[in-house]
Amino acid sequence: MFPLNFKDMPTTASSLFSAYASIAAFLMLVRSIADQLIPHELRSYLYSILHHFFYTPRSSDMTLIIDEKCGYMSNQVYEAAEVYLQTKISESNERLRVSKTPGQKTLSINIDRDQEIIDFFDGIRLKWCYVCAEEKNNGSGNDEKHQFELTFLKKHRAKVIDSYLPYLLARANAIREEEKVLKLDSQHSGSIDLEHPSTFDTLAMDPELKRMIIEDLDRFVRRKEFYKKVGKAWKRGYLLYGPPGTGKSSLIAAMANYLKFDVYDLELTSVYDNSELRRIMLSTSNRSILVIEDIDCSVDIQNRESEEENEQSNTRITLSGLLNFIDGLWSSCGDERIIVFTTNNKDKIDPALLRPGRMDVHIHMSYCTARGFRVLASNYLGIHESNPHRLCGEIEELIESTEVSPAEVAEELMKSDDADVALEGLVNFLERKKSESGKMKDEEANGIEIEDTNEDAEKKQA
Ligand SMILES: Nc1ncnc2c1ncn2[C@@H]1O[C@H](COP(=O)(O)OP(=O)(O)OP(=O)(O)O)[C@@H](O)[C@H]1O
Ligand SMILES: [Mg+2]
Repeated sequence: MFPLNFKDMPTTASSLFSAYASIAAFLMLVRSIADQLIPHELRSYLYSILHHFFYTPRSSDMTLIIDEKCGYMSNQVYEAAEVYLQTKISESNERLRVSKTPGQKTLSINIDRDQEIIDFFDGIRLKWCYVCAEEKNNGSGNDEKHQFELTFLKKHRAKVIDSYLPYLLARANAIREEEKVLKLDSQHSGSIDLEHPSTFDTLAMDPELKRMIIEDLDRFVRRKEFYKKVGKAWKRGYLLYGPPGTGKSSLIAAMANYLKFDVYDLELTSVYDNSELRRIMLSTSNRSILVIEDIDCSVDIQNRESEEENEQSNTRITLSGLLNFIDGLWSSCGDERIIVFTTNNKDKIDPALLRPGRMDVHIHMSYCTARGFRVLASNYLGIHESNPHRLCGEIEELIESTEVSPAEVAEELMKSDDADVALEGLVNFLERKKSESGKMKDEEANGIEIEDTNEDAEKKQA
């Protein structure tokens, strides 16, 4: 655009052209005189100023760059844009990326690199572009860097940042809720969809205990404001303990399915050092359950001296390092986080983990009880309490006096579709088991302990 003032000039095409020609001729004359009279350095300096003044396009647009990652953490604006823009794809987009994971109900369709999407918000025109660039990483090879560029008129900057982006985040959340597929992540397999069918209905455990866990989860999710008010990170820790096959992993899946939270399965034994642990943990998202199974076997916590050494060299993860990280940075940089530790042996785990305020809820998963058996009989054979099978009474008595896990009972029940055959098999199995072990049933009561420091704080607040 030529910024001279043509206001007073005649407006026919030929007069415009002749005006332009005479200005150009005049500029050329000025330039040749300047070439002769002005020293070279000063000349190029003056030209650069003139060039800047007359030829640099004065853009009225501005662009926001939305990177996929903020350091190690994912960028929520980027993730929201990915979800939101799927709903804005138009016929003008000629290259699209299509994917579908096994549990996903519908196809995911995203724009390919350098494709643009136009969106409108309150009369503002917004142009989105998806950009990929290769980036050198300090190890081997190149990483792909993904980002969205959002371009709009500069004058709308405040509105875009204060209203459009929050709207984008909220819309993306709503879309995700509609078609939520829970994710199961682990540091090796990446992210896979969680399709564990376990729910609180199919879990064989004491109904009272089940109710208490559901209430605890509900209360946790409801209390955003409360956590903020008392200055606590919005997280909750559960310790599940009990013998193998009693449903600890199934309970975690039931919790995830109930809350619609993603599950992040952290295998400590294969995490190389504290910095890798940090990277993995910071990449977990809000509304997720971080699971560390078999905590007693995962970290060598017996030798405190070596732990100190390790901490100094920072080469191996330590339980105290892990716990401090969970209490500190990890929980303060996210919301609605649940962490679950499991163990087969509560006595073997480090007292640091049991310290009050660390794991808020301790849940004992016990051997199968009569009530647990009723749930399993209903799940596997469709036998309901209102219409029990003739063998149910005998089985319940045997179960109450034998240490048998729900997993073992479930396995027997799966052996036949015919209830008579399956239940007779179960009776034989229980009798065999009882005579083999001769052990008494687990003395410890099936139970839940809630070490709720927040509860007290809440009472005080009230
Ligand atoms: N309480 C239960 N209710 C319903 N099914 C159960 C229960 N416990 C175990 N099962 C059945 O047994 C299988 C194994 O259970 P699960 O993996 O949950 O046990 P676990 O306590 O995590 O065992 P481990 O200590 O070996 O990890 C489950 O897939 C499920 O089918
Ligand atoms: Mg398990």
